[in-house]
Amino acid sequence: MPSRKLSDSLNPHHEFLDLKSFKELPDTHAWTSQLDGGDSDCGGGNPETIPIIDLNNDNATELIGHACKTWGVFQAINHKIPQNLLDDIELAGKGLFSLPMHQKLRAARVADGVSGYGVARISSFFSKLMWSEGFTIAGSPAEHARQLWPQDYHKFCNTVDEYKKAMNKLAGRLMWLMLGSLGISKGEVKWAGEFQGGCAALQLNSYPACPDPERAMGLAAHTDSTILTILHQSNTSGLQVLREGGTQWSTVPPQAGALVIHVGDLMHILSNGLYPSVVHRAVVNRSEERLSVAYLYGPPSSVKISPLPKLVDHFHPPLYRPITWTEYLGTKAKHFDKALTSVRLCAPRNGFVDNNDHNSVQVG
Ligand SMILES: C=C1C[C@]23C[C@H]1CC[C@H]2[C@@]12CCC[C@@](C)(C(=O)O1)[C@H]2[C@@H]3C(=O)O
Ligand SMILES: O=C(O)CCC(=O)C(=O)O
Ligand SMILES: [Fe+2]
Repeated sequence: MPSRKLSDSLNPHHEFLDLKSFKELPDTHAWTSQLDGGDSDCGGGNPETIPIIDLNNDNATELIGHACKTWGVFQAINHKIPQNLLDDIELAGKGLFSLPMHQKLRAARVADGVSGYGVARISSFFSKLMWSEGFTIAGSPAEHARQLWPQDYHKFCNTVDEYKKAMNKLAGRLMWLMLGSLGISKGEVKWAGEFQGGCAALQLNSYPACPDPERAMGLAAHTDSTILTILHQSNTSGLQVLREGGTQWSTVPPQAGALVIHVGDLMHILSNGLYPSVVHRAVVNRSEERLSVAYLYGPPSSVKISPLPKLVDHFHPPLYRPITWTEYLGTKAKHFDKALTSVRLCAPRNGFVDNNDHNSVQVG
């Protein structure tokens, strides 16, 4: 089939995507604990749990501030996203990933592209492949959807558009809540006006059941290059986070209707290092396929992100230079877990609390 040949030559890993066809873990997907970095599991003792925050709570701002500072992640409830929209996007993802491989490859992401079907973008930084497949939507999903479902692509597009619209509103609200918890109001942010609607990418992830889950990796440890990420996970656990400064992975248990909110690298920069961007990964299991949908929220391309002036003074010099989202995504694509360090202005000193030094103990 010509389309298969074309996409294979553009992405040499596509031949490994048909994970359901493997009865045993192939060597190409067998990770060792050294590769992965950190303790492999939190075991049964998950001593502290990721905060669950009711957005209707009168103290939501303070609770969010505390969660962002100590974890860089929390679960949000009462977020006003209708359950049927969460169900619809999950079904849309399931439908997509259950298509035959040759059909999915028609919508394959090209080498330097952002949108489309394929292996995790960060795969190139690892010698082993991940036990997952992904579909990224930046901008309109129409072209790829038409390649996947030539007859009937409208339904998928409508669901994606509706989901993105609802998520955009929630993401804006969460961003101002996070900044509010740092004592920053809209009036104090010079780019506030440009943020009528932020920019975003939608990432659908599928983690098929795996014959040898202990040696496989669904999605390797990383931070998101966003202001914040809103993650919907299906009712199967797999998401794990590293607590700020910690070495043990904590599982984020799926909770019906709750959305997982990650602090991203750009929020870390805005907060001048006060909020860590959370290191997270996805593990897989033997019996169930898992699906997740990440709404990756960032600023419009013209906005330069830098530590907020109110958080900078003689004793707290700016830790990062100004950078646009586009520029940062390029830096991340090149330097991966060293991206934040590469835009850093001051080297951390002894005794200096840096809420992102944990990045350096990660993946590498
Ligand atoms: C807007 C974004 C953010 C991207 C790149 C681009 C589109 C796809 C996003 C992800 C999604 C999966 C994890 C990640 C690490 C990846 O490999 O692709 C993310 C990455 C980032 O946060 O850097
Ligand atoms: O599948 C998950 O739970 C994590 C997905 C993720 O981290 C991402 O898409 O950036
Ligand atoms: Fe992520």
